[in-house]
Amino acid sequence: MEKITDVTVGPCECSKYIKPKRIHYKQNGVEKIWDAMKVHDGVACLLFNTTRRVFIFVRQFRPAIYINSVATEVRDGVETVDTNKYPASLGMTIELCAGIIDRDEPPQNIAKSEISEECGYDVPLEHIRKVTSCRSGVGTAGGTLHIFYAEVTDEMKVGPGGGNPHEGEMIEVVEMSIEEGRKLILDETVNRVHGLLFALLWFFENISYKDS
Ligand SMILES: Nc1ncnc2c1ncn2[C@@H]1O[C@H](COP(=O)(O)OP(=O)(O)O[C@H]2O[C@H](CO)[C@@H](O)[C@H](O)[C@H]2O)[C@@H](O)[C@H]1O
Repeated sequence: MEKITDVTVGPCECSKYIKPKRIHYKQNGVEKIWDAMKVHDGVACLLFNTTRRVFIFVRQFRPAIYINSVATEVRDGVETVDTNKYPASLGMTIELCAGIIDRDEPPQNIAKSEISEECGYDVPLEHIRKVTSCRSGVGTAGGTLHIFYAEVTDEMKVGPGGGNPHEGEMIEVVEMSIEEGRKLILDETVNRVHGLLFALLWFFENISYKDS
């Protein structure tokens, strides 16, 4: 998964995922502009396997994280990244199982599909508990992220996970013990996003994991 080569960067003229906009407005009569993106809302789910008392996360290469971690250079008129100098590991993340809401279905149903696709668990809908919703990326993309928590068991494991092959997803399912999850909250050597940090803190505050 970590062999990333031939990285070039170009303009994003027409995307079904993000729509860059320049917003002009007046605030208390003062003219302002802001550059922002219209994005899909999303779901993310903290998964805890009660059979083996492990968290289930996903590890994947995130181009947006990679490109914000490297310097680019123009070669033959093309903006390029030297992948020998900047390894793919710079763009690898540990995340909650997550996905975008790109169809007209309740967020909980989308979470159920993502849990199946990315992690291989068939979780009954009623096991997927809403934690809260929050905003992501206030500066550039202000979408809503719906955060869930679900306890799964080994019996619910019906497939390998790994993401939807038709979408070219390459996702590694990562299991971590409770203590490893606790350490992950402040482990700056790993690329993590705030949803993961929040969900873990929520878990330690709200779930009686000591006797589960
Ligand atoms: N910007 C993009 N450019 C190109 N292809 C794209 C894309 N966004 C999605 N895709 C394509 O759509 C597929 C499905 O994406 P998912 O719904 O699984 O969301 P993802 O896990 O990427 O997280 C997403 O949703 C979660 C929850 O909102 C966010 O945290 C996370 O940033 C977001 O990528 C991806 O594999 C990819 O093929």
